[in-house]
Amino acid sequence: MSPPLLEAGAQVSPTDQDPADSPLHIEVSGLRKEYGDFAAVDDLDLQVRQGEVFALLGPNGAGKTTTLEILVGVRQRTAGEVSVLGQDPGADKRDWRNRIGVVPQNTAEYLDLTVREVIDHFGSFYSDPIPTEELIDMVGLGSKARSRTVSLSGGQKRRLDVAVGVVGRPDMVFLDEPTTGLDPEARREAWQLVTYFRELGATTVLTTHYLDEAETLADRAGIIARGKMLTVGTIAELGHSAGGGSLISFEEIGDVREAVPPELARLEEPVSGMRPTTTLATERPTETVALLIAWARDNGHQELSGLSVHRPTLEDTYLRLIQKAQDEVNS
Ligand SMILES: Nc1ncnc2c1ncn2[C@@H]1O[C@H](COP(=O)(O)OP(=O)(O)OP(=O)(O)O)[C@@H](O)[C@H]1O
Repeated sequence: MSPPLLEAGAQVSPTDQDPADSPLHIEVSGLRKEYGDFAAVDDLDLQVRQGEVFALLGPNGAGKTTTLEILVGVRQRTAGEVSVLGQDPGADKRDWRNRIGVVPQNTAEYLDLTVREVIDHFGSFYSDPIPTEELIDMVGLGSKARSRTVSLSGGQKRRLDVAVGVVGRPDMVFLDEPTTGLDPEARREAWQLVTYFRELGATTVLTTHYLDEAETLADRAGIIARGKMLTVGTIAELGHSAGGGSLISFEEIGDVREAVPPELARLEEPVSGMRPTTTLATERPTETVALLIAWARDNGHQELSGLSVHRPTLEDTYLRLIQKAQDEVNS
C-alpha cells in the first residue's frame, strides 16, 4: 500500500504562488437563472483565478447551488456570460469535463459496492486517475477500503463523495456545502482536503453558509443573497467593508444618541433576530466608551451587559448585508 498523502492531523501550507498573477479560471458576468417568474440568480458577476480557493457564502435559498450547477454544466442559465477553464460549461465538452471535479450537496448512494469498487469505477472514466489505494488513504478511508458503502457513517460517505469528485485529478474542484451535517472532527478532515487541493494547485470553489468555513479555507469570498452577489473580497477586505474603525456593542438600554454625538460614533442598524443590541462604529473607541459608561451610570446601570469593542469581522459584514437585502425585499 502506498503511504498516505495526508496523514490525519497533518498540516499543509499554501503554495507561494500569488493567485493575483494567475489566469482567470472562472469568468461570469450578468448571470441570471429564472424558475418561472422567480430569479434564483440575478445579474451575478464572478471572477476566480487559477489556484484560488473561493467561497460562495450565503443563507439557505441564496442561489449558491444554482450558481454552482451552472458553473459545472448541469444546469442551463437563462442569461449571462459564463466561462470556466476557458469554455462555456453549457457546451459540455468531454475534455473540459475531465478537468472538473464536483462534490455535490447530497451524499450519493453507491448501491451495494465497496469503497474500493466505487473509486475504481469512477476512476475508470479518466485517462490518468489517482490510484485507488492512494486516494482511499488520502481521504482517510484506509480502514474502510473493503467495507460496503451502506455501512459507512455520514462523515465517511462524505469523504467518499470527495474521493469520487477528485479521482480524475481535476484542475478545478467544486464543492457544494462540503461539511453540512458533519460532526466537528469530520468537518476538520474535509477542511484538510480543501487545503490539500490548494497544495496541488487546483482552483477550488465551495459553497457554504458557515462563516468559519469561509474564514478558514478561502482566499476570497463572495456574499450572496436572493440571487445577488452583495460583495466580493478577501476575508480581511470583507471585514473592513462593515465600516472602518471599531465596533462597540452592548445590550440595548435606551437611546444611545442622548449620550454619543453622531460625529463621534455612527449608530449601526440593529440586526433582527438577535437580542436587542446597540452597535456603534467609531474611530475613537476609548472616548466613546467613556461617554457610554457615564451615560449608563446616570441611567442606573452599573454594567453595560455584553459590552465588546472589536474590529469589524466577516460576521459583521455578513449579517449586515444579509439583513439589508432582506429589508429591501420587505420595504
Ligand atoms: N428546480 C427549481 N425550481 C424552482 N425553484 C428552484 C429550483 N431550484 C432552486 N429553486 C429556488 O431557487 C432559490 C435558490 O436555490 P439554491 O438551491 O440555489 O440556493 P442555495 O443558496 O444553494 O440554498 P441551500 O443552502 O438551501 O442549498 C431558492 O429559492 C430555491 O427554492
